[in-house]
Amino acid sequence: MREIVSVKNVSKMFHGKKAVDDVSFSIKQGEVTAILGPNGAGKSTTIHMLLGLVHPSEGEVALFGQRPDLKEVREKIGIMLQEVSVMPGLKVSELLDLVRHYYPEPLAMEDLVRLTGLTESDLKTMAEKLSGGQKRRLSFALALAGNPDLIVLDEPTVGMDTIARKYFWDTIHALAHQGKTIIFTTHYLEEADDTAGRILLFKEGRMIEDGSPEQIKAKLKKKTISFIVDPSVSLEAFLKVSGVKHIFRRNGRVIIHTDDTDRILYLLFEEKIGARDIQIESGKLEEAFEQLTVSQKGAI
Ligand SMILES: Nc1ncnc2c1ncn2[C@@H]1O[C@H](COP(=O)(O)OP(=O)(O)OP(=O)(O)O)[C@@H](O)[C@H]1O
Repeated sequence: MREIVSVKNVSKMFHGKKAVDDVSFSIKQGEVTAILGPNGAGKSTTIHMLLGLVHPSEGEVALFGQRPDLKEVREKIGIMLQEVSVMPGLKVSELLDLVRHYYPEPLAMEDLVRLTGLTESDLKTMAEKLSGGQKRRLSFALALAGNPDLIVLDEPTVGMDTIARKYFWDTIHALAHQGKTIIFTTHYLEEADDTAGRILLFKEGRMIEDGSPEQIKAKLKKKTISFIVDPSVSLEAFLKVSGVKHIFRRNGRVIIHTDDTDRILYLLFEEKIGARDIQIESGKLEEAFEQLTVSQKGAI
């Protein structure tokens, strides 16, 4: 398959601080890729560089083998960014028509309406009067107006209600099925798990994982053991157990992520530390995400 996105050794400095640090990846036609990571990890900056909206301090970005800011490249991209700003004084239908006319081969208006779930009454509304969730829907329609080959979505479902969100992801699945290349960021891990074929996981400006949700989850398959113990008890011995990087305390419980819960149980009884209410759970995706992206700070 054709390479659509190429990011090579890209870094971005803001005021002497690295927001994105030596990131490289390549995305082929038809891939659906989620960029995940905690706040400030560098996801939006990477997306902005990918789109030619921010210039990298180092490294190179190419879309369709060309510079992202070229007109012929821009015509093939649909973008939905976090901030939705609409031109005042136009109805939704007028705005969509205007934007459609920028493109050589726009989507038909009825297709746009069907794909995005805009209603007849939305189309007649002045764009600036739409609610937050309706504006996101309009923003999605504007992204699709030019019938793009590459669709880039930065936290697209923020502000959408459950029904709008389902409609949105059904459309993304349909577009992916047509062979469109899709890149999105989200803080809802289940959206990435359900939709993406590939996850790029960012932490502190670096890309720390690149794989399918299954591959990423396989890395996350540590179990969690938690218990209540007197806060004065030393837990040093547990840090030596396989896979234990940190020991957390939350709501009076000690929480340990490990690939060897048997060993922790053994130590709990051998060390006679008086642990109560011991619980063992398989790693949840949320907790697992925390394991991969947590910084050294925050551990005991
Ligand atoms: N225009 C800017 N000027 C200065 N610093 C910036 C700018 N844009 C981003 N940053 C900084 O770069 C780092 C990465 O920010 P970025 O918005 O890329 O993170 P993110 O992963 O998208 O976060 P979020 O999940 O909160 O949207 C942060 O420390 C942020 O403060």
